[in-house]
Amino acid sequence: MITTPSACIQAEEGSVAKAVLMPGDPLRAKYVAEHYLEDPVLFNSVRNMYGYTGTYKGKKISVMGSGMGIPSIGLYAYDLYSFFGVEAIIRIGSTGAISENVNLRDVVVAMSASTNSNFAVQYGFQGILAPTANYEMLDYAVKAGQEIGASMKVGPIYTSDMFYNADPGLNQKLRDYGMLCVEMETAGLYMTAAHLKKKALGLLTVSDDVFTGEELSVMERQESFDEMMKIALETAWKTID
Ligand SMILES: O=P(O)(O)O[C@H]1O[C@H](CO)[C@@H](O)[C@H]1O
Ligand SMILES: O=c1cc[nH]c(=O)[nH]1
Repeated sequence: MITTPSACIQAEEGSVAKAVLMPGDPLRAKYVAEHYLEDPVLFNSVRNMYGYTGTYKGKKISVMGSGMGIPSIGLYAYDLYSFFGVEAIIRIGSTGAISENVNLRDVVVAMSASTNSNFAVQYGFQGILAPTANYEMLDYAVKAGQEIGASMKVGPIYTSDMFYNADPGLNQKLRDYGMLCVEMETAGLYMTAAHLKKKALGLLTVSDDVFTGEELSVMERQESFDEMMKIALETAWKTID
């Protein structure tokens, strides 16, 4: 399946599964591999961007760090989709609450991801390309969340190039336009998937509230992260053969 050597992923042919879970943090990828997959095997360690493949309910699933921001996930997603036979990527990240209806610990399923990034300019698309989740995956995720009684919100999110944004009015503006939460990668993943005719979904655990500054403790993060993982694994399992 490898048709062009990737400078940033050095993996054996066939060592990456058709579905890949992607947290921003490569150490989180290691944690997921060791705690949620059976028989995980490391397939990439270039730049310490760990990637593992194991099994979940009998199917091969991979997990790999994406790094932070659209340039980083854009590169890794492009390589995985183009050179390693990957069909579907699920981002599993943390996010800051924007909407009044979104609470700490909620799992957000990102229906769309508006952005201040200029990433889409490369496609020469007139007007604004709407970065959107794969509907089949979104549907699987919602059903998986309902089955475990997860505290889950589904809707539009915002992907920002800046973690520290100098515009003090931005968060209110995002709230006014219905954004559930803010993070830094999903729009880049959705655009890359659209360009390459692949599938993608963003799942996010709400770790903080950008208005109040309230944030989860380490233990609380772990518990809500566990719900997101159950949803992600079921979704990946159903998405691939
Ligand atoms: O938890 P991850 O997946 O890294 O996601 C969020 O955390 C990072 C910022 O702290 C950004 O990458 C943001 O999108
Ligand atoms: O990008 C992010 C991620 C988590 N929390 C935030 O406020 N922003």
